Amino acid sequence: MIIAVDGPAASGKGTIARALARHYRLPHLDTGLLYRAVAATVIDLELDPEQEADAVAACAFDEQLLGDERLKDDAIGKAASIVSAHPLVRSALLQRQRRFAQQPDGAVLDGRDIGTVIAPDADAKLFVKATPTIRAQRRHAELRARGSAVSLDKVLADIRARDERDSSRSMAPLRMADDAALLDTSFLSIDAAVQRAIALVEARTAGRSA
Ligand SMILES: Nc1ncnc2c1ncn2[C@@H]1O[C@H](COP(=O)(O)OP(=O)(O)OP(=O)(O)O)[C@@H](O)[C@H]1O
Ligand SMILES: Nc1ccn([C@@H]2O[C@H](COP(=O)(O)O)[C@@H](O)[C@H]2O)c(=O)n1
Repeated sequence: MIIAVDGPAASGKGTIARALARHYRLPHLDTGLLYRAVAATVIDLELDPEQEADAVAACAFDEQLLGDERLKDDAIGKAASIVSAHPLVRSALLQRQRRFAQQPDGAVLDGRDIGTVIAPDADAKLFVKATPTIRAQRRHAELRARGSAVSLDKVLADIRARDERDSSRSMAPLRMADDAALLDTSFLSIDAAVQRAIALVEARTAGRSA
């Protein structure tokens, strides 16, 4: 079974995707980490994330980076959103994500274009959303817990800018697939959101063989 989980920054899609992977005993890929690894490599090599050729060169990143806590930094998230808008960067990362999705038992992938581009035939697709203010509050709490002194206003402004960039790029913009189920987590606890996600997957896959 392939489960696609998409949505904007800090909507809770990663939390839900990890819980679904545990529940269905499937491998999980956070595809945002790939773009974050490209962004971190661009920064480390003192290249320019706005330049497509620079970003493409960074697609051959060191695999060990994927486990680096530094990838969670907001500055890396912002640079990831810049490099991910380059069509050649998306093409360079495409097959890796499709191969992950096509494992024998299936997989759970979360990102921005899983249901629309990476796995358009996924068995279940969720589009996770929450209001910008609630997403900013969640991300702010997370960053503060990691020692950052960033203000809530700055986090909210960054989230709005990232939404705009991710939704308006020419290739694979952030959008809900026509056949995705919408899950608004704004007023749901993590547990309630996960239970709702499982119910939506069950409803989508009822009657199908595994
Ligand atoms: N329903 C919820 N209620 C409260 N907090 C939540 C909820 N879902 C997720 N969170 C918290 O919000 C933060 C962002 O969640 P998460 O990392 O899952 O979002 P994301 O959409 O995957 O973000 P990103 O796009 O940046 O990877 C985390 O600190 C997480 O614990
Ligand atoms: N499938 C995806 C996943 C991510 N991106 C871009 O990467 C940025 C960081 O992603 P996070 O999920 O870790 O926040 C994000 O803002 C997107 O620009 C993408 O384009 N496609």
